[in-house]
Amino acid sequence: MTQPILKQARRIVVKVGSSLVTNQGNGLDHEALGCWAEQIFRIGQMGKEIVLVSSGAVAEGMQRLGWKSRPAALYELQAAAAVGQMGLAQAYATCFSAYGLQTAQILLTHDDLSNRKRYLNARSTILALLNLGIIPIINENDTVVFDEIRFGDNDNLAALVANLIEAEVLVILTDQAGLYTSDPRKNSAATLIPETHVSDPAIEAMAGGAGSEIGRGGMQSKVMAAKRAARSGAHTLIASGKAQDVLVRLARGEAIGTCLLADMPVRVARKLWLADHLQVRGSVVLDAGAVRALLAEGKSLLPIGVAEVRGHFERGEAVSCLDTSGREIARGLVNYSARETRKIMQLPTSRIETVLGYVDEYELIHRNNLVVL
Ligand SMILES: Nc1ncnc2c1ncn2[C@@H]1O[C@H](COP(=O)(O)OP(=O)(O)O)[C@@H](O)[C@H]1O
Ligand SMILES: N[C@@H](CCC(=O)OP(=O)(O)O)C(=O)O
Repeated sequence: MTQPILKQARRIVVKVGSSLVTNQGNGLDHEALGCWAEQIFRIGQMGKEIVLVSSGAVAEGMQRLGWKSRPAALYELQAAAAVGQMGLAQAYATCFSAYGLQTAQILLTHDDLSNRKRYLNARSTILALLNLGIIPIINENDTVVFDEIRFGDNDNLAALVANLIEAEVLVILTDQAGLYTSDPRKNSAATLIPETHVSDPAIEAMAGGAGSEIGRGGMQSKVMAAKRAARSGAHTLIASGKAQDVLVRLARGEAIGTCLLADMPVRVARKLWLADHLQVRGSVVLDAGAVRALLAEGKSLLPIGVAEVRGHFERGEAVSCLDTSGREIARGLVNYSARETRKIMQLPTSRIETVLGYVDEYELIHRNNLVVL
């Protein structure tokens, strides 16, 4: 019996692949986009927060430019993506507005998520949009990336977005019913895997490359994306985007497609990820109240609890939190630079704007970005 992971999840990332958003490569399949908008609206009504990662810019751009075959030159592909992204954003805005939902366009590169400052900015923007009830629609920023800084495929991008916002589930919709024991286009005896763990060594061998002209990564990139998503504790569901009401049925707990389970829950995985990735740049000494708030109450660190700032750090970098005896009690990603922190320390959050002229965040270190040692 497979687990109803989407039913239990509150925050999810849904990825729809090239093979689904385009009409056999001829522009966008507006009817399909409308179906996802309707389903996302319905699962939103069930209390879930949804971020959509959608491909389709190149296909729509080619249609708008009247190009019959995919160009080989990178600059032409980028030009097509730039033209097509307009249509993709427009099409989603129209489809979602039928349900009273607003959409926002977010274009990301790999660099944006490996740079701590931009990572925090991307995270804050997406979380702010979710709080406002807006559907963020994400694609790769094809204009500024090539070769080594490309995500390469949107499966990978969607997994990084799941890490970024601590989604509990990544849903990858594609043109197959899920992960099969081998590529079903090539082997008619292949059977569907209903559920396994991402750490199952057999799954990589089962997954092959893209089976169509339009898709790029194939099942291989979906399995890799599931492994990446699992690093922050997100489970992955791979299912057919063509199955009737697929998202709604998954959200009701129906077992459809393939479920690739992460080995640890979001909260634990996030802490491990943070502990692994933190290279400490400076430190803040906390007063007794802040030490208690972090250790005993699991709260975020507010500027008011900081007694002293040591060293130099920028927004998004890692700092040590010390108690008054100099013992390190926690580490986390800081929302303000050392210079800014010196100005706002010992002040209530209501004073941040008056002192700095802006508010990046009310917490100095949010508890989700903090590891207590
Ligand atoms: N083990 C497998 N199970 C299912 N599909 C597979 C497998 N191995 C390779 N594939 C191929 O992966 C394709 C889906 O990937 P892709 O074309 O990149 O889709 P998308 O555009 O949705 O990302 C399928 O059409 C299928 O031919
Ligand atoms: N960013 C590009 C392509 C991304 C892409 O093809 O990814 P995938 O859907 O994983 O095959 C686009 O919007 O056309």
